[in-house]
Amino acid sequence: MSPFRVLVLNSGSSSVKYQLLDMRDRSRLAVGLVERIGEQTSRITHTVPATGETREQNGPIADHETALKTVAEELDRDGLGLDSPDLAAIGHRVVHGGMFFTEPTLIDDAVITEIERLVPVAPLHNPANLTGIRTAMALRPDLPQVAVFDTAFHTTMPESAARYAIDARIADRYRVRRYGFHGTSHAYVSRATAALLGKRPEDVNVIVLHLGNGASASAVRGGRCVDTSMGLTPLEGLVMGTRSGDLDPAVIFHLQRVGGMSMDEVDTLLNKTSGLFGLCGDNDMREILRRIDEGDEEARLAFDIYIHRLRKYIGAYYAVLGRVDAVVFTAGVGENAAPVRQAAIAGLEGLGLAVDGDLNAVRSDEPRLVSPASARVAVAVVPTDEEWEIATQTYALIGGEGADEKRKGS
Ligand SMILES: Nc1ncnc2c1ncn2[C@@H]1O[C@H](COP(=O)(O)OP(=O)(O)O)[C@@H](O)[C@H]1O
Ligand SMILES: CC(=O)OP(=O)(O)O
Ligand SMILES: [Mg+2]
Repeated sequence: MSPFRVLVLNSGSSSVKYQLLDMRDRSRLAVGLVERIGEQTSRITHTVPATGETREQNGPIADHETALKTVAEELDRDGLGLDSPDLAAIGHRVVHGGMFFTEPTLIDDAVITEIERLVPVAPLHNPANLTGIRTAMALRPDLPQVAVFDTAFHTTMPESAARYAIDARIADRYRVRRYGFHGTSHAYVSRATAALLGKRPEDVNVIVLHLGNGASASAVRGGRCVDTSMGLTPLEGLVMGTRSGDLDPAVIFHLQRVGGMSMDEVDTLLNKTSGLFGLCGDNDMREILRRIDEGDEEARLAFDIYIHRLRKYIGAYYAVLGRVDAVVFTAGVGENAAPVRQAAIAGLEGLGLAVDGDLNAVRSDEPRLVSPASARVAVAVVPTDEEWEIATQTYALIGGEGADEKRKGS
């Protein structure tokens, strides 16, 4: 039998999420997370869904290379090691693919060089993605390794949405334009939302709100992205865990000229110590909601700023799309934080949008509607599955058996 497993690596700046899938039935053989890489308190959590067994290991994991070796050891313990002849390919999430990569791509030296060239526009993400790729290639040099880009789904944006209103020659020379990110999630979730509505992706217009640590909104018309909130880098748009999202670019000049800050200091400020964290000292929405319950004013204001920005994007993308069939919430905050969904939609009955309190309070891993049956526009919660989507695209690229069947949500 030809090899039928795909390992997916989603390497972040301080974490690696991974899944091993059996592509014959798209079942998960192993799912895991390595957290706090580079700290003393690193942790790997490894789950085998078939048996429900979860193993946790605590202790320092110095870097991404060590993290991936630990992942390989964990897989080995279940007889699912990287040396298995059943492994068909390794799929990697790569955040920035620029204008160059519009499709999943087989990784070779030229692809690595191009991903490296894009590091300045994804400084938190592309270096980690590259380490994941290099380590996996060293462990299995014979195996196809595939890059699936966050930016790919957004390459359908019209120029009117993708361009900034700056001198066009300067923009072209330095490739300054809006690329957008989380595209694998926006693609998967918009398709799954169409399925939830019992329609074809071509027939629905959807606003997707991907609210995780990084957060972005997108407007998807008939299965194609027409606008998204992140830009040249994953800094633009919504308020995020540690990123500011939109601001007047003159804030940067002001902090340098008047505040005496260096370029690097401003970069760190806006990417790492702003957003919810900068506003109230916490970037975990669970903690913020808990503090609000205790009457904490600082947490309340951070929440209100987060929601205000989100509502502006819902309104903007409503106007971009003209007709909207669904507004859908996804990722850690979107899937789990009912108060965020409630506050984002409150008072929008005029747009045909409403949330049913009881439905919104339900906790579930399944795609579901949270709007009342009478609502003109559906409001939905659809858990994202970037790893599943990356595995599917990876397997299709290498021509895996039965790869074209079963595209979830289509
Ligand atoms: N039960 C919950 N209630 C509110 N927020 C939650 C809950 N569970 C997770 N989150 C939020 O989800 C965020 C992580 O989302 P996730 O999509 O995993 O992010 P990323 O992929 O960017 O690391 C956390 O920062 C946390 O605030
Ligand atoms: C692009 C981006 O922001 O990704 P993440 O949410 O994983 O940080
Ligand atoms: Mg994420």
